[in-house]
Amino acid sequence: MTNHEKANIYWHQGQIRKADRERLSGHRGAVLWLTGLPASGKSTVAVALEKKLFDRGCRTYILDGDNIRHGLNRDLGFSPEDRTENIRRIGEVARLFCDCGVLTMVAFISPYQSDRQAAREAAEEPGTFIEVFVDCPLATCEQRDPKGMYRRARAGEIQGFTGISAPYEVPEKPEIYLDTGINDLSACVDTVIRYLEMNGFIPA
Ligand SMILES: Nc1ncnc2c1ncn2[C@@H]1O[C@H](COP(=O)(O)OS(=O)(=O)O)[C@@H](OP(=O)(O)O)[C@H]1O
Ligand SMILES: Nc1ncnc2c1ncn2[C@@H]1O[C@H](COP(=O)(O)OP(=O)(O)O)[C@@H](O)[C@H]1O
Repeated sequence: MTNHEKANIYWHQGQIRKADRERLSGHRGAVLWLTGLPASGKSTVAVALEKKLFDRGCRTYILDGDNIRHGLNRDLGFSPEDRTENIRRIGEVARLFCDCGVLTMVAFISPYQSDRQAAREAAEEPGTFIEVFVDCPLATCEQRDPKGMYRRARAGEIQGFTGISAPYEVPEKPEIYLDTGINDLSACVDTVIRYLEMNGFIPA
């Protein structure tokens, strides 16, 4: 007997499955998990990627840390425990979107390898969790600083800021590697599109 059965919680199976929804959409569902330092380019890549996929007729959605922390995760801060819970919840939400057959872009720092691994394991179907390491040297991120967060972190106004006073664990084997310090935005987006085409997520 599983723990859920012991707690009298059961699973209800619907008649429509992920594959049925994907047939309707004409492409597969996936979680594109963009991880990287603040200002590495996660949101910028996600937005440009979504536009390109949407213009090709794909069903898409972006789950962005900044936005989700205004609602679903408004109760969470930036302690290691809160970041873990942040990623756990969003891993579950991403799994649901993926099950809908949607190409789901997740743009969270997600600094801990174990949290990203848990999100990968939450994605039901093997291969549908695509880790995208949005890499960029810290010095370049700091120079970009679109929200002025690094400046405030250096001034001691923000404690435990990722890259300055909190860790970022680099992905060991991401499915996709983007170097936004060297490659421009359209090259980064094309790299992801090519991956999706070559792995049968979207028609070539
Ligand atoms: N202490 C601290 N550390 C890191 N980031 C901070 C912090 N405080 C606020 N912010 C702002 O919150 C954005 C990151 O939220 P995430 O949900 O992606 O973070 S995490 O995955 O839980 O680590 C992040 O946005 P991005 O720059 O888009 O990554 C910051 O603007
Ligand atoms: N190749 C690139 N990809 C993504 N962003 C880039 C790139 N080159 C420069 N940038 C700039 O870097 C900044 C990244 O900010 P943002 O997307 O908010 O990062 P994050 O979501 O990781 O915090 C933006 O000002 C963007 O215009």
